Amino acid sequence: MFTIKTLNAIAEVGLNVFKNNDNYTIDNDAQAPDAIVLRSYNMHNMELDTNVKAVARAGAGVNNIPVNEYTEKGIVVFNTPGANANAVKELVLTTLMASSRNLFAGIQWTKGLEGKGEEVPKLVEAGKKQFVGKEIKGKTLGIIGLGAIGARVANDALRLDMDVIGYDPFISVDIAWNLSRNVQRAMSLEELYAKADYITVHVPFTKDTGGMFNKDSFAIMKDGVHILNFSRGELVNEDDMAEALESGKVGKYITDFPNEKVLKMPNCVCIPHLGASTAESEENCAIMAAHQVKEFLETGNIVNSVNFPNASLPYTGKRRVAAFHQNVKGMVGQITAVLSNYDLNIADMVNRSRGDYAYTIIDIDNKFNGDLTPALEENIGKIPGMVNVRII
Ligand SMILES: NC(=O)c1ccc[n+]([C@@H]2O[C@H](COP(=O)([O-])OP(=O)(O)OC[C@H]3O[C@@H](n4cnc5c(N)ncnc54)[C@H](O)[C@@H]3O)[C@@H](O)[C@H]2O)c1
Ligand SMILES: O=C(O)[C@H](O)COP(=O)(O)O
Repeated sequence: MFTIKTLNAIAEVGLNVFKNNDNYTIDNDAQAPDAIVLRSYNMHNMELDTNVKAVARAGAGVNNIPVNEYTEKGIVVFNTPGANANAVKELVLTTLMASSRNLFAGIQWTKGLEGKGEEVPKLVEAGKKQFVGKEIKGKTLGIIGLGAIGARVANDALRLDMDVIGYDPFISVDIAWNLSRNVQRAMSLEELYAKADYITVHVPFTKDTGGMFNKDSFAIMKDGVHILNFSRGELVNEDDMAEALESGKVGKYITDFPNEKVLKMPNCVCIPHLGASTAESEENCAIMAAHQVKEFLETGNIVNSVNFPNASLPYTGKRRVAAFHQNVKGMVGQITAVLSNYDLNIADMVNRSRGDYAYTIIDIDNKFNGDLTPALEENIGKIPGMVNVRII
């Protein structure tokens, strides 16, 4: 039996992966669940029971999860790459066009005419000149981060007759294959900043990207540039942004991450973190997260982890060792030595590393009684450098 705890509302269709299976209970009050599924809930400073084996983020960003701490404890962290990318792309393009046409300010102003009676049509015609906008056709869109979201935005912005320049020094081969060859490649952020009329950012929040929008980067940008931030608020130095908006250096700031300071900024379009909030995206993320957790709990196979190496062996029902350990020499040999001490033969195995850690799955040929499990877990667990081990 496995217990799943959720920390945010997770789409029912995803929860049904567990609810329709007798081996699972969903208990949001559980103190010692086997796995946790969440969206943006902040897990920093949350005490986790040692029984927790997996944490699945139904979404992309994992900065709400203390990933490094969990790695050291041997807790696998998943996310759901690309599952909400279309939803974000649609909102980026919607707000890019809407803000370029001053639509949000115009709608708000018009609403303020309520009560003016028959004067309204005349006031509308007289007032509309203050909201004259700009067309995006022929303008340059700079995209920082050409991952699941950025690449989709790039391809569709070209279809809207924009020129597109992208910057991503770590672009994946899969994405590169799917990116239109009409997307220009910026060799540096400075090049992108200097050329773009609109900039949209689609990178994770890390120590390298935090505060990347600041007075120095604004200084290189075109006057009146529009900046769209559907990634994380922390990418922007807010004091510098407030100043750049006041002076008109930045024409508009469209953000999915408002706070008190941001709400006070002029020419700022504040959205209540709606990027991934569509029924389709919530379902995609929930289904993907649930399947990844189920696969890991039942077979030890790892797909789409952000901290463990991905590693899978077709599950044949044979007894299996799933061991997470330091990436040092001799680990596999020591695990197999324990198995031979118990006269157990290996049927299949896989070993994958990622940075300082590695993950080994070994299928055991012999049938054995469950009584052997504690001894195997204890003896493999004692190997120096072993983080945790499960006999499945
Ligand atoms: N607003 C929302 O609701 C919402 C929804 C989904 C994702 N997000 C945010 O958007 C981010 C991106 O999501 P995604 O699904 O496209 O992720 P992704 O992992 O598919 O893409 C991220 C891209 O950024 C690139 N990158 C990393 N560091 C970079 C750097 N320093 N400079 C340039 N490129 C860099 C990577 O190479 C990768 O291609 C997430 O990390 C999350 O913070 C927000
Ligand atoms: O990183 C993400 O996937 C987004 O920020 C979506 O967050 P949400 O699931 O809380 O809407």
